[in-house]
Amino acid sequence: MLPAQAPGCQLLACCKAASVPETPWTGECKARGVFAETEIGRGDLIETAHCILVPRDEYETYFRHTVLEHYLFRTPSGDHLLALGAGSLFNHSAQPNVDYRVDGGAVVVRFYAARPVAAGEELTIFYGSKLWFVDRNASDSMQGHMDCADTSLAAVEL
Ligand SMILES: C[S@@+](CC[C@H](N)C(=O)[O-])C[C@H]1O[C@@H](n2cnc3c(N)ncnc32)[C@H](O)[C@@H]1O
Repeated sequence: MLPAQAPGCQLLACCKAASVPETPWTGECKARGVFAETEIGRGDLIETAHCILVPRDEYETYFRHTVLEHYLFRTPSGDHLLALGAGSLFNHSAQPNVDYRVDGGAVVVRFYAARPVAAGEELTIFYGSKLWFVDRNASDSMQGHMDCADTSLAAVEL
């Protein structure tokens, strides 16, 4: 039988079905989120998400016109990364408790706790100031259009 996790790897978070309503204005069939399984210290590495590299030309021709646009992280070189596993399931908050770094060379996105997090808390990242959905955590969010170049995770460059 395979071990649940690799030796030396501490599991801090897992993705699970979140108790949030569906978001019909985005066409999501199931609204999921990432939640802390345990207390997490500020600066702790929560997740290293391995990714599929989407070259710039494929992004421009295909991906940016699809729902995957909302799941892509832009690299400094203009390529994009599609995070696998929990890396694609962090929801947005204007007061996020998770910071992230896109590493195009290693083809990973690393997620770090921006502050101490309690067990059970939802782990959120900041998508940017222009949102294409109504932020369920805020009343003053802006709504953009899906085909606007800076309304996606891809617009976030840290
Ligand atoms: C990267 S996905 C996050 C995972 C997504 N909840 C899922 O289950 O696939 C981005 C999408 O999640 C939804 N989302 C993320 N943060 C949200 C928020 N604060 N309020 C409402 N919907 C949110 C939006 O539909 C957005 O297009």
